[in-house]
Amino acid sequence: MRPSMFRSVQSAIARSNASSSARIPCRNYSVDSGPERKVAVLGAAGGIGQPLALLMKMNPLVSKLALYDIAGTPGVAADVSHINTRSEVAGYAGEDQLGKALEGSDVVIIPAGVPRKPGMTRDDLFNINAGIVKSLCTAIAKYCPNALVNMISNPVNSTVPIAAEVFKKAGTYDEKRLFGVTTLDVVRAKTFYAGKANLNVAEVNVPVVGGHAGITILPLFSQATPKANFSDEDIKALTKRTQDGGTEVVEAKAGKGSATLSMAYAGALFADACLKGLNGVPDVVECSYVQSAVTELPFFASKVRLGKNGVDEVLELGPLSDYEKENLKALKPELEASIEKGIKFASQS
Ligand SMILES: NC(=O)C1=CN([C@@H]2O[C@H](COP(=O)(O)OP(=O)(O)OC[C@H]3O[C@@H](n4cnc5c(N)ncnc54)[C@H](O)[C@@H]3O)[C@@H](O)[C@H]2O)C=CC1
Ligand SMILES: O=C([O-])CC(=O)C(=O)O
Repeated sequence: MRPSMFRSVQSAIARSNASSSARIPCRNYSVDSGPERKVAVLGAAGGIGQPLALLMKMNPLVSKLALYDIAGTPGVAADVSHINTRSEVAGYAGEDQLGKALEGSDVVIIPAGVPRKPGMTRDDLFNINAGIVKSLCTAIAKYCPNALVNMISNPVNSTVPIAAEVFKKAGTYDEKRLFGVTTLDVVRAKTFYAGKANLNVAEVNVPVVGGHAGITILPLFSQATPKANFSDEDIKALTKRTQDGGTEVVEAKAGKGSATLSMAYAGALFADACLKGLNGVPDVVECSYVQSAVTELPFFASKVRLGKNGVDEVLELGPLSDYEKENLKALKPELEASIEKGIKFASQS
């Protein structure tokens, strides 16, 4: 957990302990927690959805937490709702409850859809997940068109363009409000870099740009801080491990899905950043896959400054090493094809 997020969770817990030891019923966590904010999680009964629901319940910036899935959410919601933190929790199951789950949401997080099994690429999930994302985004356009959408469902390189097309068709598209969640790539890059350099991981920063699949994931270790003295071979190995991080987990889980716990952590970090931006906290910068003009591709992950309306500024890539320049060139055709595939699906179906 980032120190600031950890501090807010700690202070929520401290307030809760103080109130219970004094035996005074106290629900007033909103004093320094900011305005009312509703967060909806779609796919909340799944491998990512459940721990993400837990982490969002721990976040004092959230006042209402809506947990939606096709089934299983009443149980998850009842469980999580007993935690004595600020947010009120409600579970919604089945399509006829989707509207209620979404209404009034400030942030919608989407980890709905099937995960990979060993031997599959993220693109192999397209046929099932594209339809799921399309129907969920159609509902978002209807029930909470102003929400910030955090897309986790894979293949992110295509599901974000699908969402954009659905919102365009509905007349609600605002490029500032649509995000592909690539935070797990940053989390991994930081962990692997700090481990190799023997640095305190809490102090490490590594931007990761491009997309969220294989070679489209481009960690910029030349911009990593603090600086470490790595050979070209070390940088290549760190880059490859970051690009293959998802596959490493898929293989270790041996048929039982992909990253769920680290993804829930990453998703909670990114949603927290979105909420802070909405609440006017200055200088909230995270990498995310957004509509972009930093390259010739219409969607691209890079550092993004988050503000009261979502994306405040998409930051330039900054200086790249020769190795990163080569990798950037190599990733573009694959990323472009994934974007086109998403757009074509959304416009034809
Ligand atoms: N962006 C990223 O970095 C990452 C993305 N993922 C992706 O996240 C997705 C979810 O992964 P897991 O949670 O492990 O899968 P899971 O199968 O454990 O959970 C998915 C949940 O989605 C629900 N669902 C299916 N159709 C739905 C619909 N129409 N509406 C609402 N909910 C629906 C299922 O009932 C299930 O509870 C996968 O596509 C996976 O590839 C996973 C890890 C990292
Ligand atoms: O690898 C997968 O299928 C899930 C994912 O996106 C990740 O862990 O980065």
